[in-house]
This record gives sequence, structure tokens and C-alpha cells, in this order.
Amino acid sequence: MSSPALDWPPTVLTHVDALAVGERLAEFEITGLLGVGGFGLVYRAFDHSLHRPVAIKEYMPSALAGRTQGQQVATRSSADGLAYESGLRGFLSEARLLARFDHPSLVKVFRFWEANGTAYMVMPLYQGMTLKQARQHMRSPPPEAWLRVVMGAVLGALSVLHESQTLHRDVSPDNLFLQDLGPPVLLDLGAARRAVGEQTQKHTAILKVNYAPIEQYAEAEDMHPGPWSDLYSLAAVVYDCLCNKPAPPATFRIIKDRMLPLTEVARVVEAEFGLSYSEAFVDTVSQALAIRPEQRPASTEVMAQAMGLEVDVTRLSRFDWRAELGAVWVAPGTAPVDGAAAGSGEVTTVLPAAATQVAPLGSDLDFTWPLELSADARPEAVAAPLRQPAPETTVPLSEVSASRKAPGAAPSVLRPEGMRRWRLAVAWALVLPLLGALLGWWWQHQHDPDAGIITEMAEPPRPAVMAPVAGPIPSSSPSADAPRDEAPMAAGVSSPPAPGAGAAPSALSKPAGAGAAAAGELAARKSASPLSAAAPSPGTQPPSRGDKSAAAVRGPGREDNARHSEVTPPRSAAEPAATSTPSGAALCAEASVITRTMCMHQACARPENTATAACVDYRRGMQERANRLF
Ligand SMILES: Nc1ncnc2c1ncn2[C@@H]1O[C@H](COP(=O)(O)OP(=O)(O)OP(=O)(O)O)[C@@H](O)[C@H]1O
Repeated sequence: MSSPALDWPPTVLTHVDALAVGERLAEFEITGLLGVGGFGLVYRAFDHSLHRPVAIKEYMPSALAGRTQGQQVATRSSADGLAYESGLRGFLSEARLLARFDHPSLVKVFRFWEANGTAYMVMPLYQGMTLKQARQHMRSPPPEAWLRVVMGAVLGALSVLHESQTLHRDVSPDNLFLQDLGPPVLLDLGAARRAVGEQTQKHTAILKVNYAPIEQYAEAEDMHPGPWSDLYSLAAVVYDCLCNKPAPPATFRIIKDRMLPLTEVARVVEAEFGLSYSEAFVDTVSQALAIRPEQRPASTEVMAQAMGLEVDVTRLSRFDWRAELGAVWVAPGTAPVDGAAAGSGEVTTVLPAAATQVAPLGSDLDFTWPLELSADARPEAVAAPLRQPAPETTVPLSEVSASRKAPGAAPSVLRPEGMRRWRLAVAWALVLPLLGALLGWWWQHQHDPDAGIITEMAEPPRPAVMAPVAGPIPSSSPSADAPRDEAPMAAGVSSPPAPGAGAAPSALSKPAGAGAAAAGELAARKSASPLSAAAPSPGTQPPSRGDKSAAAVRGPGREDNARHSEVTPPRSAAEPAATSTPSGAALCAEASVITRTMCMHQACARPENTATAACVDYRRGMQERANRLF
């Protein structure tokens, strides 16, 4: 999504399919283009009937359709017809839904209609910018008081949706609009995007993976979307604000959670910026970020209560987010803005004009974030941007940590040096065995008459006569121990609904308790969370929303597949049973450590050796090494 809000000086946004300034849509006259998304164009317009400026969103999934004649919109290929139509229905039902609600923090839809092969919705014209854009103009994370106001507004909007059994499913920094004056507003629900995603897997990711909880990928038996799903997204937005980097996708976290706990993030932010976050705030947001739905707050009310959040409506209506940010806000034009334009996906920190060094807060915060902070960390040893001149304040958090470990050392040098040495060591560790193998091959080449023949790396042909392997064939269905959710995700298949989910419970009811297998799995993965006390009680059936969005999530699915491939599969019935011929043991007995690999490779390529135990073991070993390396 791009918008001119960040441009300085402002530029005019254009798009090949956008309606021209001056064109009329019913009583509305287009006066400019406000935003361009993958699924819609947002215009500034003037309502000639009510004499007021408005914003109009036109359904335009650019990957599927474009402008043809006049204002007409048509699909690019007839094959896209179904997906386009599905998205159009999603767009219209979202507009219908939003038109029903009236909450100051939920985008209002004045009217909507279908025409020109597409559809339109008319909204108030908000002045301001999205949270994603605003974050790029903050020299530090926003303070807790500020985040509480924003969270209060979002929780209010979400509770209105949840009360009417509706989930937002798309809470993210680019969907949270900060008005110049007034309450922050939750923009679209992303219904068109999801509807298109249900029909096709050809187009961009349907979910915003850094904010979507695991249950939004595919409904597993014990993980249903509910109010807790939107709370995860909201917590991920807060996490993003503190780190200036989004949380890892839930699909990664469920395999191995490498997300730096928010408590650690808050500790570092306090040390570096002198901004403290209360325990109630950090604990509640952490809880909402739990991977498993049942470990999150069950409703907006529970979350607000847990963090002692009281929404002051009067304050919200006068909320001047820039003023409340104080020194944290850096007005566009007073500082160099890094190339990370809105919508580029990359997050940067903008520094005061005096700054010479631009380093995003937590730029290396992801999987290499320094996890340990010494207890005797002295905040004053760390440059604090709000109290000291800019250049010293732009040290990445990793370096801050390093400087604590070695007081007096130049922080900007410590970490990169250490990393370089590590990388060098790893490179040598990889290169040395390769050199050995090459040497071996050369030696073999000198002594083996067959060495000139290039043997293929593929599995050699199986012997014609093969004894069937006794015992059960490993099942391909995900076991309780296997990453249950990943299998259907990767395959694009949703799990069957929970048995007994006949009654239609409230969307605000708590999620079903984890099945015994799932609970066991979680317990095995994670030590018990102190937050689990607030987990919803088992047995209550959550609403089954029939979300099939997983079918369209391609990026994470691929990652999952890649991860699956790391697991060495159990020997299947199709694999040749190892025969323990005496020659198997003798294979390459005379070879040296260096030449053994090449010798085995060549020996095992010969049909008479293929099924020997030595060759089966050799192939398995090679496969495991390949899996480990790639
Ligand atoms: N009512 C409005 N007033 C002012 N600006 C708006 C309004 N609605 C949207 N915008 C601007 O247009 C941009 C795109 O809006 P929106 O997010 O609704 O579109 P989208 O196509 O659904 O995008 P995506 O699905 O990628 O979130 C917003 O980021 C915002 O800058």
C-alpha cells in the first residue's frame, strides 16, 4: 500500500488504472488519488450532494483486473473471473458490514454500490497517516502512554466487531490510521483480499504474515479463530512499534519460537531510550502474542482489564498523536527519510537532522538479537537518544548490548568483528571437507581406471528382487507429535471441524481447550507459561468460521515445506531392505578417511552393491548431511 502521506515535499500519487481527477462517480467528483493497494484504489473526492470531501475506495485487484473502456473494469484473463467475482463479493459484504457499525475508531462506510464491473465504498476523508508510516518518523519507540491510547481505540473498535460475531482479521500497522486530531481508526477488514485468496493461489500473500496468528492460516481442530486472533494481531503491532521490526510469522514461531520476548525488548528499550513500560502492559501484550490461542486473552475486555486500560473517550476525540509523541516525533522534512517508502515492507528509523548515522532500532533484532543482557547493565553507559546528541543515540540495540558486555569498547566495532570471525570459521569448516573430498577424488582419479566415468548422484536402480519390509508402513497423516498445523497448511488443506461443534457459540466465547495431543505437543515444545492462568477453560466450543485462507498462503507454506524437508523421513516400505552381504562390510575398507566418501559413492553406484547395508547406510548418511546443510 502506498500513500503520499510520507512524501516530503508531497508528490502526486498516480496509477495506470486510477480514475482521472474531475471524473464523476454518481454525485462524487474525483479530486485525487490517496492510496493504492493490491486490491483497491482509494480516491479523494468531493460529494456534490452533501458538499463535503470524502474518500472513495474502488475494488481493483490489480493482479486480476484493469481499466478497460471509460470507467469499466474487467479481468485480464477469463481464468481470473472466479477469483475476481469472489473478491468483489467480499468487498461488498465488507462495505455492508462497515456501514452497519458506528464507532469512532472503526472506518465508517457512508454508502456503497456496484457499477462498471466493480464496486465502490464511500468513507469519511481522514487526515493523517497510517501507523506504519508514522513509525518511520519516530526516533524511538512510542512511550507506553501513547501506545495505551492507540490500543484503547483499537480494542474499542474490535469489541464492537466482536460483539456482532465479526472478526477484523487484518489488524496491522498499515491498517491503523492516525488522524491528525481524533481517535486512531481501523481501516479495512481485508475481506476482498481474503475472498480472492480463497479462489486462487496465484497472487500475493493473502495474510500479513507478521501479524496473523497461526489459526488464521488453517483451522486446526483445537485452534479456531476468535477475538483472541485479532488480539494477537494487535499485540504484534505493539511489538513492531517497540522493536521497529515485526514479530516473526506465526508459522515460523510454531516450529521454533525465536521471537525475542517482549520483556527483553522492553528492557533494552528502557536501557537505550529511557522509556519504561509497566509490567502489566508488557505481560498483557506478551500474553496476547502467545502462539496458542487458548493462552491469549479471550476477549478485548479481558485484555483491557489485564493491563488496566481505561479508555477516555474525551481524550481520544482530542488525541493529537504527534503532540503526544513529543520529542519522539520527527517531522517529515526535518530529517533524511530512508528509502523505505510506505509499503516497501522495510522499516527504518528516522533520525534528527543532526544525525549522521542512520541505524534502525533493532535492525539486527531478528534471529541474531543478543539475548543476554548483563544484570549490571548501566543505562548511562548507553547512549540515550532523547537525552544526548543524535549521533551517539543511533547505535543499534545489538551494539548497545555488546558495549555493556565490554565497557569502554567501541560498540560499533565489537559485534561486526565478532560476527566476521564466526562467519570465517563457519566458511572454513565448510570448505575444508570439500577440499578433502576434492583431493580424494583426484587421488582416486589417478588410481582408478573407472574414474573418468561420471557417475550420477541419483539413487541407483533398485534390485529387481526385493524382500518386502515387515512391519507397519509409516502413516503419511500428521501424528500428534508431528507439526500438526503445518501439514494441512503446506498442502493447502484445512483440518476437519472439531467434533461436536454443532451449537453456534458466541464469537466472544473462549476457544476450545487444547486436545490432549495438542497440549502434550505444546508442553513438549514450551515450558508452561505463567500466563496460562488466564487461558480460557477447555470444553467451550469456539465459533467455527470456516476460514479457508490457508489455501492461499504460499510464502509460509513454502517455508514450512522447506522445514519439513529437514526432517529425515523414516525408512519407507519402498526403500530397499538392507541386505547384509559380506561384501557390504568390506566395501572401501582399504580407503583412507579422505578417499572413503568418493570410493563409497562409486562402489554403491554399482548394481551389485546397491542393496548392501553399507550402501544403504552410506546413502542415508549423505541424505542426512544434505538435509542438515540445506
Ligand atoms: N478513509 C480514508 N481517508 C484517508 N485515507 C484513506 C482512507 N482509506 C484509505 N486511505 C489511504 O489509502 C490507503 C489504502 O487504503 P486501504 O488499506 O483501505 O486499501 P487496501 O487496498 O484495502 O489495502 P490493503 O488491503 O493492502 O490493506 C491507506 O493506507 C490510507 O493511506
